[in-house]
Amino acid sequence: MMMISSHFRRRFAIDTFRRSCTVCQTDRGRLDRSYSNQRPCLIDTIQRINLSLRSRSSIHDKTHTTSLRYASSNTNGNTSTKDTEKPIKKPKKITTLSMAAKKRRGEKITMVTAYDFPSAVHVDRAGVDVLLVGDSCAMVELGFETTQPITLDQMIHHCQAVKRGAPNRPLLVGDMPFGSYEYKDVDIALKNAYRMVKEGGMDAVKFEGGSEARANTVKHVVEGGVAVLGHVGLTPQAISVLGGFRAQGRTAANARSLLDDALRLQDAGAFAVVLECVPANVATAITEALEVPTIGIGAGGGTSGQVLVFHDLLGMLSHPHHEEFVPRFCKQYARVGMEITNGLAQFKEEVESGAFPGNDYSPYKMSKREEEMFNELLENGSKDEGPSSSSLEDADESEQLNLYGNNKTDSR
Ligand SMILES: Nc1nc(=O)c2c([nH]1)NC[C@@H]1CN(c3ccc(C(=O)N[C@@H](CCC(=O)O)C(=O)O)cc3)CN21
Ligand SMILES: CC(C)C(=O)C(=O)O
Repeated sequence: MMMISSHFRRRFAIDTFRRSCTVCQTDRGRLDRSYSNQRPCLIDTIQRINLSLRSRSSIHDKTHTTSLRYASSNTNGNTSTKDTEKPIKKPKKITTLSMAAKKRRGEKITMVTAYDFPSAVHVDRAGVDVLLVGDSCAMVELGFETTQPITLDQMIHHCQAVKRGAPNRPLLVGDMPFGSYEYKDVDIALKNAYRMVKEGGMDAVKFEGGSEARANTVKHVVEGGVAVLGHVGLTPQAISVLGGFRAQGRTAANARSLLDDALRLQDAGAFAVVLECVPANVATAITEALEVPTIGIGAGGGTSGQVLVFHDLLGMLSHPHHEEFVPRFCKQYARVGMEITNGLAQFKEEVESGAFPGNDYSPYKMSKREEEMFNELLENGSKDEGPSSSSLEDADESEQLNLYGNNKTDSR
């Protein structure tokens, strides 16, 4: 057990290095050779990697690891020889200021809601500007019927995973959950916002609503040093007041009051405002009236940017439980749910038929000699002397070498 877990840790170190250094051909080459020959021993390889890592400057360590994501997204995966010679610069962090600049330049802002490590890695790699850890997590990830039940602790747990997946480039915004910021005592909101930043690793927080009281809270939190994203229109946390997930601002008076809400949030210091489920003309008018950017969801094309939920835009929610929650404004850019269903069905079928794992996926072999000795042991019972300690070590090492490698080319 100990051996396996330390093996996994070591393997993880290699894996990270391999991923982070696809630009650095020399070291990658060394690793590839050691894999294809299955010699020299893995530990030797790791020691060489550690030495080589230690001898690099911290700038290399930081820039190299993080920039690779961007090497792939910004250059369509083509790393030229030139790229291999100098470390690529650390990707530039998206900030509240760069978002404002985008609006001024007429460039659209992209935002995706995601809740965990692997999705955050994907969103980061795609070069999306803002990653929202939305409280829609309650519905999409945890299976609740509304966003209301999720707690601050649960939100922070998801924020931490997202932060690990996208630590550098996208602006990370954490949704303040229902019940964590609505009180007259605005210090409660500020304290909870600090938790999202300190514990969750978020760059900013999002509050729903644009009343005077809410704007007062936003002002207090911004003064406390936490950037705030506003959110008006359909504010799902208020579902029991709104009577359902319904579009907002569909009468002239309601649309006017949405504009007032958005202006209030801007005056309170919000760096941008989400407009959810409002008619396109209303969203356009609000966007033109505000200096700060607007991010639309179900609000037409006139906003400064667009946000969709990761699972929605990738068509991951073909599961019947989710289907009832997929709103009409959602375009599906992939059919991941179908792929998941098909993959699982095939796995089940192949296990039941015996086709999996077969020879191809049973990679761990004994040498002929060990096999013969083992068969003898089986025949003679267990009273014989076991193998010598040196042959045990050999076996351990060869097991480690075989666990991931064999002679297969690593396709990652
Ligand atoms: N998966 C998911 N995606 C989301 O975008 C999302 C969530 N969950 N959960 C939190 C909120 C809730 N959202 C929703 C949920 C449902 C509708 C919806 O059913 N809208 C109706 C409009 C009803 C009307 O006419 O007013 C629709 O038909 O699209 C809209 C937004 C957006 N958010
Ligand atoms: C839909 C977006 C704006 C959101 O609030 C969420 O994902 O929770």
